[in-house]
Parts: sequence; C-alpha cells; structure tokens
Amino acid sequence: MNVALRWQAPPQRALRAEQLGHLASLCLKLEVETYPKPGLVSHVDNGAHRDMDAGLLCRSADTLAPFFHDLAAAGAEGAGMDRLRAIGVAAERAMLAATSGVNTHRGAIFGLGLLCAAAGYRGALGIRKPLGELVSQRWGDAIYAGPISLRSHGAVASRRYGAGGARAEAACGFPSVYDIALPALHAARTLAPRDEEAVRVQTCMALIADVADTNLLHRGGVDGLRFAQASASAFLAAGGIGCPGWRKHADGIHQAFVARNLSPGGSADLLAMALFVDALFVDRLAP
Ligand SMILES: CC(C)(COP(=O)(O)OP(=O)(O)OC[C@H]1O[C@@H](n2cnc3c(N)ncnc32)[C@H](O)[C@@H]1O)[C@@H](O)C(=O)NCCC(=O)NCCS
Ligand SMILES: Nc1ncnc2c1ncn2[C@@H]1O[C@H](COP(=O)(O)OP(=O)(O)OP(=O)(O)O)[C@@H](O)[C@H]1O
Repeated sequence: MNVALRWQAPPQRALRAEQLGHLASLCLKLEVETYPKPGLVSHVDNGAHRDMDAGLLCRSADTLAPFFHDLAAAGAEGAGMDRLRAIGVAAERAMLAATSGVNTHRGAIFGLGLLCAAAGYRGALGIRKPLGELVSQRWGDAIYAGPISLRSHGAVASRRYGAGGARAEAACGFPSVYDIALPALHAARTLAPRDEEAVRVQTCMALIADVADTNLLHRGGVDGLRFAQASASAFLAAGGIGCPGWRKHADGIHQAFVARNLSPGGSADLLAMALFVDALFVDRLAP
C-alpha cells in the first residue's frame, strides 16, 4: 500500500462535495500509513489490535467516501444535526457491514463527517471561517443535546473519568486539531521538509501528549492515559523527529503501548482530521 496525498486544493473556495468525500477518505488512509504510531494499526503492524489491520482500515476508508460526500452535500444545503446524524448512523452501519462488525472508524466518521459538513456549508456560503468554528457555531448545541449510547466504551469512560470524548471535542470546534495538531504539523514540516510520514508521527505524538482519549481510558484507565501522555511528552521533549535516532525511540514507545494493550484511537482520528483541515487551503490561510 502506498498512499500519496495527491490533492491540490482548487483556487476557488467552493470545493465540490465529491472531492471533499474523496479527501476525507484519503486522510484516513494517510493516517494508517504512518509508523511508528504508538499502539495503533499501520501498514507495518496491527499495534494493540487483534481484530483489524491496515487492509481492513483502508477498505473501511473506501466504504466511507460516499458518506463523507453526502455529509458535505448536506452541509452545503444547510442541513441541521438530525440529518447529519442520520447520514453518520448510515455510515457506521456501512462500516460495520464492510468490516464484519469491527469498529474501524466510528470516531473518525463523527469528527471527519462534521468537518466535511462544515466544508460544504462554508463553500456554499463563500465565507472564510475555520471549519471547527463553523461546526461549533452551527451544530455545537445539537451535538451536546443528541442521544448518548449509555453502553458505549466512550460513554462509560466519560461517566467514570469525566472526559468529554469525541462529542465535546466536536462541540468545542476541535481545539485539539487547531491548537495542538496543526501547530505541531507545521512545525514538524520545518524539521523534516521531505518526510511527510515523520511529520505525521510528530503530530500524532503531540496529540497523544495532550488529548484525554477515551480509548486510552477505556483500555488502561487513568494510569494508562498518564503513561501514554508521559511517553509521548518524553518523545517530544527529546526533540521528537528532530532528534537523530527518533525512529528507535518512537518504535520503543509503540512496543510499550502494545505490551500494555493501549491504543490512542482518538488521537489517530484527530490526526486524520488535521490532515483534512490542512489540505483545504482556506484553513491554511486562516487557521
Ligand atoms: C459521538 C460518537 C463518536 C459516540 O461515541 P462514544 O459514545 O463511544 O464516544 P467517545 O467520545 O468516547 O468516542 C468514540 C471514538 O471517538 C474517538 N475519540 C476518543 N476520545 C476522543 C477525544 N478526546 N477527541 C476526539 N475523538 C476521540 C475514538 O476513536 C473513539 O473510539 C458517535 O459514534 C455518534 O454519536 N454517532 C452518531 C452519529 C452522529 O451523530 N454523527 C454525526 C455526523 S457524522
Ligand atoms: N490506525 C488506527 N488504529 C487503531 N484505531 C484507530 C486507528 N485510526 C482510527 N482509530 C479509531 O479507534 C477506534 C477503535 O478503537 P478500539 O478498537 O480501541 O475501540 P473499541 O472498539 O471501542 O474497543 P475494543 O477494541 O477495546 O473493544 C475507532 O473508532 C477509530 O476511529
């Protein structure tokens, strides 16, 4: 597998919904094609996961492209949260059918889906606001007011540890994308201008160091989250991808996560979202 980000944002502001759907799917594949990513599935190994591999994640990403397309089109038509939710639920169903029941991308459908809807909305209005701000303004209240599955891993972790999870991240306008991932991504490009995979590793580490990831809480409790955050912070403090031998350090962290069954799926989703936002030049001009 070799996924290149063959994407050049057209100069006009309004990107067609189909292109946005294709871009979102591509960003999911780029996230997969990033190694070492602590505990997560990549083209090199399956990390802390027994039920999925890179091939399954890429098939899932392909399955989701038309749904991201629909979400962008719905956003352009001014859809409210009920309509977006119906498309999101249909996307989750298609994902489970394509993966024989494995949750490959539930968090990513939600976050990237809302960003696609915001990109469609922004294109239709011809405005320049960051996508996260639009999600928060347009659908933030409805995201909080929406139905919550009491038995989901995220909901249990939220109740037990008080973490807001994917829902709070979206309702607040994706602060982890704008305040953590994008600055890390841009700084990393000056450290490794010709190595986009290294840039993605550094961005992923920056996210893990700061995000209260409900996947980590579900799998490892507070101790697991603290271990993950401390490991990623130590990688960054040592110079990250600017340090000679960084791959060995990152690989050691990956193996330590696997040994503890830790997987920061929320940070993986946020990495894909940051790649999506970064690829749309309006956000680059006004992040
Ligand atoms: C809100 C969702 C994600 C419910 O999931 P859940 O209760 O399990 O919540 P939780 O927040 O923990 O996370 C689910 C996934 O999000 C990701 N995640 C975990 N922590 C975080 C975080 N801090 N920030 C962002 N994403 C995170 C992980 O991949 C995780 O597996 C979603 O599945 C849902 O409500 N879907 C309904 C469809 C919908 O409303 N769609 C909107 C348009 S696409
Ligand atoms: N490369 C990746 N590797 C692993 N998880 C990822 C990756 N990219 C995104 N994710 C996110 O991680 C989530 C899946 O994580 P996980 O399998 O730990 O959750 P779960 O199904 O709730 O729990 P469990 O597998 O412990 O039963 C998905 O919702 C997905 O969006």
